[in-house]
Amino acid sequence: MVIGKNIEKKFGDLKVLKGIDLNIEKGEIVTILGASGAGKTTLLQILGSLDKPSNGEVLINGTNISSLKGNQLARFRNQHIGFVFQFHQLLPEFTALENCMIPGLIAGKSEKDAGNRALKLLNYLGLSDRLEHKPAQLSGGEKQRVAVARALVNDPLVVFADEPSGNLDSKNQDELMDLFVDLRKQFNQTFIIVTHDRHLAEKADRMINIVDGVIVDE
Ligand SMILES: Nc1ncnc2c1ncn2[C@@H]1O[C@H](COP(=O)(O)OP(=O)(O)OP(=O)(O)O)[C@@H](O)[C@H]1O
Repeated sequence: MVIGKNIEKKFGDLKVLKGIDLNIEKGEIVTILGASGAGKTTLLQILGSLDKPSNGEVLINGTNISSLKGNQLARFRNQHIGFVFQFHQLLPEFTALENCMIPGLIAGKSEKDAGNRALKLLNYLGLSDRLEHKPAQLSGGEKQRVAVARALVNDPLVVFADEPSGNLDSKNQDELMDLFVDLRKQFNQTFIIVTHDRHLAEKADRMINIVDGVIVDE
């Protein structure tokens, strides 16, 4: 589902990624571990089309995303990739349901279809009594679950998550990781997750350990 070939990334003279090769299957949950500054976020952003590699390429379900540009890239990202960040990034003036619908509307779904899909996901994630709440009225764990529902609304090929539980207490951290495992089981959803936390990382099918821009073990 996600293939990285010899990915390198330089920022000026600083070589952050030094030739990363990986192959992630459909339905796999893969965690990327490593010390601060090892290059985890840089790798995730390149795999998720938010940044370009200096060398190498990324294929998602056979599409070489490194060669897509402008509107083509934006369309591919909107339709096929889901993102969950450390801070939920929900829009404060919209309700949970509206936040969740937005990527569906951008993808060209009707309000009815985007709403139905968002409702189904929010119900599945245990948020049926929070649909009309704005982000400020939700707990940290609830906000992250809305962000997960939003990431899934267009039925993406893969969801990328960068420290998704980094801002949560340990109970909510565990619950969020269990939710990813459950979504994989129910929908065969592929997840690639950056985390510092080995305990959470161990719930994945595979851990990729990055040291100084290279994969040292899997
Ligand atoms: N846009 C940029 N310009 C210059 N240097 C950058 C840029 N983005 C990242 N870096 C550098 O690249 C290195 C890797 O950063 P990255 O954010 O990928 O690490 P990380 O493993 O995710 O760290 P953390 O766990 O602290 O988030 C760091 O030294 C960082 O300062």
